[in-house]
Amino acid sequence: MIELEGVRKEFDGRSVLAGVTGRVERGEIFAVIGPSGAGKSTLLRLIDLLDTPTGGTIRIEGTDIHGEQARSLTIRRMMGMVFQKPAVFNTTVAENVAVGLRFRGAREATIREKVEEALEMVGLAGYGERRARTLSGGEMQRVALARAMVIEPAILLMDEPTANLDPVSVATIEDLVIRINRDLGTTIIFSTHDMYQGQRLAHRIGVLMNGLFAQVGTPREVFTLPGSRDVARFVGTENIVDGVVVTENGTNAVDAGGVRVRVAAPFRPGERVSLCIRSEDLRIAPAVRGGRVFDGNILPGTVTSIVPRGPFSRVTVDCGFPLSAVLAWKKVDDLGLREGSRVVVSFSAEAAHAVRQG
Ligand SMILES: Nc1ncnc2c1ncn2[C@@H]1O[C@H](COP(=O)(O)OP(=O)(O)OP(=O)(O)O)[C@@H](O)[C@H]1O
Repeated sequence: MIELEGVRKEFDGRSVLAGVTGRVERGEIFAVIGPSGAGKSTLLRLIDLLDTPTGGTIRIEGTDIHGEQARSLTIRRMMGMVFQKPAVFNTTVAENVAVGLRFRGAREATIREKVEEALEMVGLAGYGERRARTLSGGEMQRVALARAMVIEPAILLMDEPTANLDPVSVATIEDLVIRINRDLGTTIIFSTHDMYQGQRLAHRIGVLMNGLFAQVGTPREVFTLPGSRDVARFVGTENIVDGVVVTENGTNAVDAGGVRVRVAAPFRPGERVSLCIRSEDLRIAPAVRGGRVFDGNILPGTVTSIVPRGPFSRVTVDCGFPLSAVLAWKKVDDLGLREGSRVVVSFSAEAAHAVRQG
């Protein structure tokens, strides 16, 4: 468990974190969202011991991590960190991943085996001998993730891990985050500008504003019951940028294969679309007020994966048509969707732009 108590950080006398208090439970995925400059990176760097707080304490499993140096070193070994810019060394992929193990003095055979496992996990099996810097941004970020995970950290910290990536790479990293948490039980704290990413991945979200957590809660709480006007404004205004479309399955909704949801958006061939679907029949969250509903031609589309996550489920769709799409759920029972259910659809900023153009 990670406990933050009155954590403060000043730079040259200017307060960035003004007393952040909260806790992240073991095995939890916790998203830190907030406007640019709110101090998200600063907070993660303090937890990762890359910087020291001006005041307050951060405890991991009861130990003040900035307290005793010796203990901090042990604590440091519990953590892996992935940064916003995929930072890789100018060596092979395998050497990049091996760094933490070498630092720990692991044997060569162990290093080889673990590096291979880690590369397999991030979908880069066979990439070991490639020069890391020749990879794409998304691949480099997966190398960084493999490097963080190869030491089997109890806690994975990710600072805007998908900020510079294309939509397909974003989806890949998001799938990995969910799998790592589910399969390995790793506690994950990540920061993001993209509140829908918080909604898609996190068990709980902390909204960092004006140097404090303005609200900490489940995605459902933060999006449907914003704790203050500031939070409401924050979760309510960014949705247009993220291109949320709200629709409802209507008259032609149900067929033998499951519920069909009519969604109209100019998806591009091969584009990955993420749908955040409430498992229950809920009212539209305030977060989608700015969305637009389009009613257009209907073409079939195929859902390729469904990942239940808290009150939301993530459905990935490869869409081959530039027009409207019908998205059919094969495993509709998993989602508890039924006729008349509402869904919230979010997709890449590029597609959102196209939607806004009409
Ligand atoms: N080493 C530093 N020296 C001086 N000021 C800093 C330093 N690091 C961060 N800051 C300042 O602290 C504030 C918070 O920065 P931080 O990067 O933590 O915000 P953020 O929420 O992660 O922003 P973004 O979403 O834009 O990445 C900013 O005003 C930044 O300029």
